[in-house]
Amino acid sequence: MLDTQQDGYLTADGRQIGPVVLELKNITLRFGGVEAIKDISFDIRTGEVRAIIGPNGAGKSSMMNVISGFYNPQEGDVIYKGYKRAKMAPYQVARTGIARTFQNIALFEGMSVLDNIMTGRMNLMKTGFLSQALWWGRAAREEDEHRAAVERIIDFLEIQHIRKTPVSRLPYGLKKRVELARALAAEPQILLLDEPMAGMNVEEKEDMSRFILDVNDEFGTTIVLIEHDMGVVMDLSDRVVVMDYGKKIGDGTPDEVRGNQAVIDAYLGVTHD
Ligand SMILES: Nc1ncnc2c1ncn2[C@@H]1O[C@H](COP(=O)(O)OP(=O)(O)OP(=O)(O)O)[C@@H](O)[C@H]1O
Repeated sequence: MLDTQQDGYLTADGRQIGPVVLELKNITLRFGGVEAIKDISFDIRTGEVRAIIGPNGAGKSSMMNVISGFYNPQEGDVIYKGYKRAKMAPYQVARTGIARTFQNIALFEGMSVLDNIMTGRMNLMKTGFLSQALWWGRAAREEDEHRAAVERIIDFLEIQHIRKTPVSRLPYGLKKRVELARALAAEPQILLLDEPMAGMNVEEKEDMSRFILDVNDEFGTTIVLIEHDMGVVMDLSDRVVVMDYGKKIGDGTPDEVRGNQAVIDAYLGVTHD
């Protein structure tokens, strides 16, 4: 078991995992009479790949939405970088360094790949419309910097050949990669990926897995992902939280979770009291 008090540790493959960056404390989220999340606590460490898994309707997306600020839980606290996070809108959360992708692709279909990725930098843009009009030089310089950053991401994710292509013309797997690129353009410290491989074939899944690990490695980005493909989850993740019917039923390394009887039961469909 991990000692959550220690500052960090080295993984078996030599990656440095840092201290806790985000902590969810006794989170309860209700939709009317439905308790989607029931008193769940867990933490996310700097630099790790943290998965949230569980059967359909377990509450995974709801939890992701709590982290991204889309939902405010009725009970519990989100502690980010040591401070309790106040209620805030998702765009404010994004400004604190948390970016996300969606379960269903949410790109601007009519716009080019390049322009879609550029929208990911909105939160980082300093010069607004007025200063662009009044102080063109500075705005132009800033625009150049944003374009250069976007080009680096395009190279990194190997999508140079489609940079001018409208998103609507891309196959599904590439759209998912463009979504990843747009989220990365925000230069997040924590990247939330909601089913990044859903609907992909084996080859596309392998590519996406490689890119996720490369992002984690190259930029030190902390990754939180929801994924149904167990092979992928166990390969990619440092630690896994398991949810079932809104409760946390497991939390640990892939090996620990694999051997957890409650987790095995949930996946085999054993009924609970
Ligand atoms: N906006 C909402 N309004 C009402 N109920 C909701 C809402 N969002 C989620 N729920 C309910 O909360 C529970 C958890 O849903 P959630 O989508 O978080 O699960 P999930 O684990 O992500 O499922 P899946 O794997 O199918 O995406 C479900 O019972 C769902 O019907």
